[in-house]
Amino acid sequence: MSARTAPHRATPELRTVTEETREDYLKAVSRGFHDTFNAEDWGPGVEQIESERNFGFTVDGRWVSTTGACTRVMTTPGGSVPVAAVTVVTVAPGYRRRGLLTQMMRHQLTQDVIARGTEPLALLWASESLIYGRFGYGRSTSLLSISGATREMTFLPGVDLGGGSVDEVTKDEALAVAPGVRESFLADRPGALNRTKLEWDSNAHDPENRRRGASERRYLLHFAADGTPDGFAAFRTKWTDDGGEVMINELDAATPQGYARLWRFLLDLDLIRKFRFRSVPTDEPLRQLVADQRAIKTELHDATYARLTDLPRALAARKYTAELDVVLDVADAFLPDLAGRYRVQAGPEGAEVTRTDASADISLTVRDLGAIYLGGTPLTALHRAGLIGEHTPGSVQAVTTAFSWPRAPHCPDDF
Ligand SMILES: CC(=O)SCCNC(=O)CCNC(=O)[C@H](O)C(C)(C)COP(=O)(O)OP(=O)(O)OC[C@H]1O[C@@H](n2cnc3c(N)ncnc32)[C@H](O)[C@@H]1OP(=O)(O)O
Repeated sequence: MSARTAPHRATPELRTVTEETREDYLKAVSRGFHDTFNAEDWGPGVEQIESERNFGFTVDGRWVSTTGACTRVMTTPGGSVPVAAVTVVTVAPGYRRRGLLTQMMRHQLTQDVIARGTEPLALLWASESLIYGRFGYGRSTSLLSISGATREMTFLPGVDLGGGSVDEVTKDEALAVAPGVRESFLADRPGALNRTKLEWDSNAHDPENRRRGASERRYLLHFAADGTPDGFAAFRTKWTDDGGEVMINELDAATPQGYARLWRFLLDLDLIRKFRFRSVPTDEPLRQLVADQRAIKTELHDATYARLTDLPRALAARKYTAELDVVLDVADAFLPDLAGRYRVQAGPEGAEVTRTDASADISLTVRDLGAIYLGGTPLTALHRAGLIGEHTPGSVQAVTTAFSWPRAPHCPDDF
């Protein structure tokens, strides 16, 4: 191993990951999150590190920072869009707060995302909400963390559970069926990402030392009245001093009946007294199904953040609830080449967005556009907060209406 240059005397060099350097890179990633690298813990997740899209700074051949992107497709309101799913962002403690993250973000957005020309936006989960706004990321989805006592979760009278049933199945049975089931309703989930076999396998990877005292990951399928599987759930159980707890990782179904029946199955498990689901959409139907509205404890959290890098293509990749014709003056302090005035002509069929010299109806930042992109944040909220300028009365209301969507955006995917 080469000699160690003191951080204050070092000149970090930018490098792309190679097959040879990948394990050291993953060790740096694990350390960055105060963890210890263990190939068994990463499992198929190692393959998600696409060598050519992962890079970082090195000093004396050692990684002192890391970041990368996964090539994914995200559902938008009425469509879908290729996204760079940004991940494994770390800077070694000895090198923090000297601008390495800033340089990596600029390199990633310009030399990877924009240079590729296929992805008009980048997406990420932020470890801390203060980090990414300065790079133009806006909170595009929020999530609810819900919990409660299972025995207080009586449904409203008359809830339709359909004529099907739920059964616990093996992991292999679930993985054989769930991808197809999910595919059938993915188009109806703005904010959700496509999953290849690798993503399903990575999701299902369940090393014992990561379970924190809980059971292995268990699986349910919902079978419709004709016996066809059309819903699935994944969960764990855990014993606590107050009795058993069920922790739900994922639950979705093609029909309201399947959805309600999967929930009922989990809430009716014998010996279980509590439930917890750390990531449900803000319009989670369970909150409508229960008779006692106060039985569910709910916490709101920020979830994925979006950073538009090609405004015309990003905005053309979704549909709009109403006709719209506005000029947006978009500020972009981090990537100034993207700043300027854009005319957005949009409607139920999509959008055409062009650069223009016309006077602006609204001034906002690229971060604000990321926030409203999936319909999760109404522009009126940003306007009421004093964050944007309305130059033509009524234009904020018009954008809010056009960008709204019947389903709240949600990202059930880890990356
Ligand atoms: C998508 C993901 O992977 S999310 C995971 C992010 N990674 C982590 O949380 C792991 C632990 N943290 C780290 O590795 C590092 O602290 C990082 C990556 C968050 C920041 O790296 P740094 O190289 O220190 O950031 P950099 O020096 O470029 O900071 C740029 C600016 O952001 C600010 N900043 C950086 N990190 C944070 C933070 N965690 N909270 C608040 N502000 C921050 C800096 O103060 C600086 O502000 P300034 O421009 O006003 O001076």
